[in-house]
Amino acid sequence: MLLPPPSSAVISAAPPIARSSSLPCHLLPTPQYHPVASKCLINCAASVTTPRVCGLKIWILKKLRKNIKRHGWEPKPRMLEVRDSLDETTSDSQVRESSPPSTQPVLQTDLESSIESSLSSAYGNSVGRGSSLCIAVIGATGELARNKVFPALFALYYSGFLPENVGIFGYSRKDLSDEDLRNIIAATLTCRVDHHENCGDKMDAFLHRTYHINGGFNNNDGMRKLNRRMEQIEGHLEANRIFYLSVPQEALLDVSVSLADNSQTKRGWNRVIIEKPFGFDAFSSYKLTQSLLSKFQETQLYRIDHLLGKDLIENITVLRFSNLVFEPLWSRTYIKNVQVILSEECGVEGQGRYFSQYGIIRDIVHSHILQTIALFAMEPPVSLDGEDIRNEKVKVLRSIRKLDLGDVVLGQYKDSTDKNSNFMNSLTPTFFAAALYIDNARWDGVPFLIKTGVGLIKHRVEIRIQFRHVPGNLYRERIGHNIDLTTNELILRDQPEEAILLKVNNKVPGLGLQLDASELNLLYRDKYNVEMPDSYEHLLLDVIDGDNHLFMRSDELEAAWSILTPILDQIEENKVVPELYQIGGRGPVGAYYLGAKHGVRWADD
Ligand SMILES: NC(=O)C1=CN([C@@H]2O[C@H](COP(=O)(O)OP(=O)(O)OC[C@H]3O[C@@H](n4cnc5c(N)ncnc54)[C@H](OP(=O)(O)O)[C@@H]3O)[C@@H](O)[C@H]2O)C=CC1
Ligand SMILES: O=C1O[C@H](COP(=O)(O)O)[C@@H](O)[C@H](O)[C@H]1O
Repeated sequence: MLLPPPSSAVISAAPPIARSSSLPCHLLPTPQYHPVASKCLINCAASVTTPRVCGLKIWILKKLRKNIKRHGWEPKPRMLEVRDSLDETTSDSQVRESSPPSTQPVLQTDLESSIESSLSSAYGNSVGRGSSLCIAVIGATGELARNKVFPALFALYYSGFLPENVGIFGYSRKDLSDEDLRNIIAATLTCRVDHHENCGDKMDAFLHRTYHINGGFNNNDGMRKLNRRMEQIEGHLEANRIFYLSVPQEALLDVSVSLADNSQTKRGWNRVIIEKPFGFDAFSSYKLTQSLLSKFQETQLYRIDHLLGKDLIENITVLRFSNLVFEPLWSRTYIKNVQVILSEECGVEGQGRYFSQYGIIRDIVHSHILQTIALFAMEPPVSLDGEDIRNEKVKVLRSIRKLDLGDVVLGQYKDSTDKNSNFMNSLTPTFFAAALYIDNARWDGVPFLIKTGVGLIKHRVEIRIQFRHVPGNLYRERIGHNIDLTTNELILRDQPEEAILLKVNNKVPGLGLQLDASELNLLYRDKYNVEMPDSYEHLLLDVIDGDNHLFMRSDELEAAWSILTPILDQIEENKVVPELYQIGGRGPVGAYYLGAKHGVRWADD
């Protein structure tokens, strides 16, 4: 379906959202325990005023259990031990679990005094008690690094999830001293309010282990420098390294090749975190992947999409595979449709450069929504091992039917106050809705309706599963005309507040027999009185653990592009004009027609 030319049709007349910061909402420091949260309150209106509390304790316990199982260590404070990884490292002397205590780090004579002094105090009594972990944030002066990556690393350190002998390195082309970098990142570090003991001391200790590397304009030289400084930290210890590539896409290849050649350790594993977007289309992504795979093993690569680090995502599999009551219903036999919704109130200010080139399909659908569907729809994996889960996800992605342009709705918000968004003179979509079908035995004929957009009325992130009607329902005469109102529905929600809801029909108390459609609510706020870890924390910890199930493997990446590239090409060839919608509204009316076409009533906003 070719969409009509831009119209000014407005469904809701909600007032425009006031915005003051140039940072995109998700890069603002996590609200609630940081003074800068007020910025986000202005930016994101109601979404961040909702307290974000949920299962941190459970999460910690889960990690604890997993770690004890995997590594045999306890996390507070923990010494990282190295898993036996056959294909993950360039190591010529593989590091084994339970390695004997190592020797004291040897400091080279040309060490800068700042490192020497921080090393001796940072290592303290723990010298030689295990393998070291160096984490390098490449692009340390960027927005993402400052606002999300360093704070997440500190939160892990603060909660005892990093080994004692960890070294944090910021790498950029700027001429900064260690102290300069410490001052920059200190501004965004926060402590959890639910266990804020010794916050200042821990912050000092963390900053003390943080160093800046001025990579200069030749990344080969820069990476050699990084390698030397990491070796100074590591001494003769067994050493593991994580490189977080938080650099613009155009720098990604040069940086990764340089690091592959010059700064991998040979005495432990090396893992590389790559930020999205993972290419621009199937071809560019393929080329990028080939280049990466010529330098790294597949198992070294962690393609990060922070939205996948939310509890909602882990809960898809937990709910399904740890409860008898859901898995038997998880198929076309009982499920009528599935809706995956990710709408944001914020516009795209502050990420104009990135967004105007990529648009919402590449930004959100390619990774986040397709991964959500893959995890939701996959067959039970052999185990919770990352590769077993990835094996199942990729089958789902390969089974998704070619998208029809008639089953796609594009939108673009209009906001006369947003001077920064250069996408407004382009056809870049800020809203996307589509109907997907998975052509396999489990899901044949079940529409998966997806809807995602920015500048909408409400921040909403949820998966809604609508079940079929009860056959031969004995109560049909008491249900009334609108049978949809009594549809059983399971809702897995991240925003506006974390919850699992199940809509059931029950009897209204009292005489007579009247049915009521009610909700069984699990509100995390009521059940778990703990603070929510940021999703970057969750995913960084997974990388440290070598758990890759939430990171796309190259074949998944390819399959996801195979779904989207043809439709992206058609949109471009046909110059499909997005339907305009008012900022703060409900999005294009076309999405409602799309729902109706596939027999789906979108849940109310
Ligand atoms: N910000 C966002 O909203 C999101 C960002 N991402 C991705 O994260 C990555 C980083 O984003 P963001 O922090 O916003 O970007 P910024 O432009 O704010 O920061 C980029 C960083 O990369 C460094 N850098 C730039 N070019 C090179 C180079 N050739 N070699 C080495 N370092 C270089 C810069 O260092 P220097 O000080 O030397 O200039 C700077 O520290 C990008 O890939 C982006 O696509 C993904 C999702 C959301
Ligand atoms: O990755 C991205 O996510 C943010 C939304 O993140 P959240 O943590 O605030 O839910 C989105 O705004 C951005 O466009 C996208 O790149």
